[in-house]
Amino acid sequence: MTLTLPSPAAPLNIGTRGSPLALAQAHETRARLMAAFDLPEAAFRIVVIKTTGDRVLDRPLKEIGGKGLFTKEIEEALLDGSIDIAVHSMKDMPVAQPDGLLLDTYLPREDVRDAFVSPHVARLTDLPQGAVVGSSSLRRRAQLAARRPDLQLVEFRGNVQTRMKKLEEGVAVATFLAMAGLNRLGMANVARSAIEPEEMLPAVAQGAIGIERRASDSRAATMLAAIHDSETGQRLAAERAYLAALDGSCETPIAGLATLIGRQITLRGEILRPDGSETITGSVSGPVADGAALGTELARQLLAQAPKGFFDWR
Ligand SMILES: NCc1[nH]cc(CCC(=O)O)c1CC(=O)O
Repeated sequence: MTLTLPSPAAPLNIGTRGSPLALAQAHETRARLMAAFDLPEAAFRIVVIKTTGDRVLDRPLKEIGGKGLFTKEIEEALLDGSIDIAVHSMKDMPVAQPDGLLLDTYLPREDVRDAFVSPHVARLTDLPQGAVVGSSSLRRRAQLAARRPDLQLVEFRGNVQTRMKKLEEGVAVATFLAMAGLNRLGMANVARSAIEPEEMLPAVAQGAIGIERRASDSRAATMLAAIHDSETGQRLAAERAYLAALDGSCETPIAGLATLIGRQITLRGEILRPDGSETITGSVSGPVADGAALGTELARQLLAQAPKGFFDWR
């Protein structure tokens, strides 16, 4: 079915970061909008915006600090009208948006699992004693330290190509990436194996693309409503309420994943000390409509189990 737009108008400006993954996500969004409204490519303009997170490549993300490292400049462009919608990896998004902006449109979620990447070793469980592994993700580092205290962790940043080169140079024997990113880049072959959530619970919102808009823009609202995936929306409502109640971001060791079976939602969560010395896990289930409340409830349960000082690293 083809939908009709409220009025013919200027091209819709789609804001995105310039990384290969961000561009692939912007192109996917454009393709879905073109199909939903039977529009030509010329009805859209992809506008690349450089963020602080893209600019500073020589330091671990947590050191640069602050929420919205990859979003601030893009949200400013939305607010000043230089773009109309912005495409984001939801994993990188703060739980609240600035006044005047809405982030309530989600594309169908990709694979939520982490990928195990190594030229030498097939699976996480096959890593030899004391192996050096690279990751800049606080969550992955904490989870690895908890499960495999023998491993040596080194910082690893940069795009997929940079990381593969580091592995070839022997800086580390393995690293980790999101399966979703590899799939979207057509690089699924880079993954030696997928790590099941039971082995390593993914980041909140991993694999989900979200699209942000001005609350006052009715054309954007109409267009985005046509490509929204409600199941992804329900899962993210639970996961992001959990994250919000933990007062966390992707820069803290927090994992969480919601799954749907019929009208029932199950949310699993894990919080860790950054050195992996302590792990607290839990899960809650209930009707899909209660997703956000379940997220808050799971956060409350985990926080109640956290010994004094658990969050002192913040
Ligand atoms: N923090 C970086 C980031 N943000 C989203 C993805 C991958 C795509 C996704 O999870 O949707 C990645 C890279 C990675 O973890 O491999």
